[in-house]
Amino acid sequence: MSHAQIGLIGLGTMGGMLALNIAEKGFDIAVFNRTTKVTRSFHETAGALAPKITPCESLEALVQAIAKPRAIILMVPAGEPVDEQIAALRPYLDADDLIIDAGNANFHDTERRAAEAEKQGPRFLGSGVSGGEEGARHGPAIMGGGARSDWDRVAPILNAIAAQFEGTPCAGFMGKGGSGHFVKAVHNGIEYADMQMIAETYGVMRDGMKLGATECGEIFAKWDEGVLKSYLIEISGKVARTADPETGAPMLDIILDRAGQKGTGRWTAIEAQHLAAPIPVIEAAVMARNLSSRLEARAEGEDLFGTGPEALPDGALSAEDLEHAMIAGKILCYAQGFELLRAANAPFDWALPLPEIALVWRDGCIIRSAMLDDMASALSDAPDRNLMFAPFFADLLKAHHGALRKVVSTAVAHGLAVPALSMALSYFDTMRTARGTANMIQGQRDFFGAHGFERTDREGKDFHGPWAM
Ligand SMILES: NC(=O)C1=CN([C@@H]2O[C@H](COP(=O)(O)OP(=O)(O)OC[C@H]3O[C@@H](n4cnc5c(N)ncnc54)[C@H](OP(=O)(O)O)[C@@H]3O)[C@@H](O)[C@H]2O)C=CC1
Ligand SMILES: O=C(CO)[C@H](O)[C@H](O)COP(=O)(O)O
Repeated sequence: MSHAQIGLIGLGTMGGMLALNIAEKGFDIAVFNRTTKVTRSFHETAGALAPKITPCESLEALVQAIAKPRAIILMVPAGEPVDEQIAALRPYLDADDLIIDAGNANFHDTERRAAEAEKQGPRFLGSGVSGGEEGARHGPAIMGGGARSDWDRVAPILNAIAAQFEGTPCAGFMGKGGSGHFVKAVHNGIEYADMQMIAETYGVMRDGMKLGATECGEIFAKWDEGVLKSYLIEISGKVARTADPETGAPMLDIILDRAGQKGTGRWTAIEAQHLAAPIPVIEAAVMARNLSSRLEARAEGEDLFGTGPEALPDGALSAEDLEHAMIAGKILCYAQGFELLRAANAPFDWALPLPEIALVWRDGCIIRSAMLDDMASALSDAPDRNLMFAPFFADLLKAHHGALRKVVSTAVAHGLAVPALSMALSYFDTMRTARGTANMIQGQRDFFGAHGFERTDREGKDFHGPWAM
C-alpha cells in the first residue's frame, strides 16, 4: 500500500527523532535503516505513533510504501553514505520523486548532487537541520536549499515539524543548490564559536577565580536570565551543575578536555578563507578544538614551561565582567557569521535571506538566542550592514567592549588561554581603526616584489618605491 506521505532513511539519533516528530504531526511515514534490527526496535518502541509508521526492511519496500510523487529524507552521515544511498535509491525512483538530504552535508557536495539530479533525476533538496536529538523530536530549525518548487512540495511537512517561534515555523528556503547546507554550516561555525567563548569564561572562572563547577553552573544559569539568554548558556549551566552518578564528582571534572568534531566548523573556516570573509572568532574556535586534541603535547608543554594558568588576584575579575565580555564576544561572532553569509552571495549567485535566517535561528536550533530577534530586525532595516554597526548592537558593544578588553587582558596576563574572546577583541579593535597598519604590508610587498601600492594623497593603484637600501 503506497500510503506514506514521506519516507526516511537512517534511524539514528536524528533520523529516529525526526520520524517520530513527523508521525506525531499527523503524517504517515515509511522508514528504513541499514541495520534491520534498528528498524524493528524503532517501530516496536514507537508507542501510540506506531500506526503512523511503516517499517521497511528493504529500499524497494520503502519506495513502494510511499505515495507518488515520493519524498524521502536521508539522515545518514555526510559524505559517501549520502552518495551511496542516492545511488541505491535511484533505480527505484521516478524522475519527479524527491530526495532530501537532511544531514550535515558539505555544501559543495550538495551543489554537485543538485547538478547531478538536474541531469538524471530524481529531484534533490539539501536541507540543514539543527536542534540535536531534542530538537529533531519536538521541533528543529530547518534551512532548505534546491529548487523552490521542490521545497514548496514538502514545506507543509517541514513547517509542521519545525520549531514554532510565536506561531512562525523556524523553517525557511535559503535558495538554490547547496545554499541550505551552507547556511547550516555557518550556523555550526557560530555554534563552535559560542561554545568556545563559553568554555573560555568557564576556564577563567575555574583556573583564574578558583570557582567549582557548581558555582560556574550557577553563574551560567544567572546569565541565562539576561541578555545572554540562549540554549548554549542554558545547557552549559546544566552541564556544570551535573554530578557524575558513579563518583559524585562534578561531571566537568571527570570529562577529558579533548573536544570532538565532525567537520562542520572546519568547513565553515575553509570556506571563509576561500571567500576572504573574516570570521576570526569561528576560526579560533576551530583551532581551539584542534589544539584540545594535542593532549600529550600539552602535558609536555606544562612540564617544560610550567603550569599555564595562574590564579587571579582577588577581585581582578567578576562574574559580571565575564558576562559583559561574553555579550560583546557573542555580538561580534554572530556579526562575522552573517558577514560570511553575505560574502557567499555573489560567488555562488545566491541571495541568502539574512533577516529570514535570523528568524529561522530564533528557535529549535543550537544557537537559538534572545539576541536573534533583534538581529533579524537589524538585518531587515539594513541587510548590507555589519551587525556590529546596527544601533541596538553598537550600543551593547559600546557598553561592553571595555569588559571584553578587561577579561582578555587579565586572562592573557595570567596565562589563561582565551583565543576566541581575544579574536573577538582584535576584530572589534580592527573594525574601529580607520587607519590600520596594512600600509607597512604594502611597503614590504613593493620592496620585495614590486607589487605596487596606493597613496593616501593621490588617485591611482600602482605606485612604487624607491626604497632606502
Ligand atoms: N546528532 C546531532 O546533534 C545532529 C546531527 N546532524 C547530522 O545528521 C546526520 C545523522 O546524524 P546522527 O543521527 O547524529 O547519526 P547517528 O550515528 O546517530 O546515525 C547514523 C544513521 O545513519 C545510518 N548510516 C550510517 N552509515 C550509513 C551508510 N554508509 N549507509 C546507510 N546508512 C548509514 C546509521 O544506520 P545503522 O543503524 O545501520 O548504523 C544510522 O541510522 C549526520 O549528517 C549529522 O551530521 C545534524 C544535526 C544535529
Ligand atoms: O549539527 C549539529 C548541531 O548543530 C551536530 O550536533 C554536529 O555534530 C555538531 O558538530 P560537531 O560534532 O562538529 O561538534
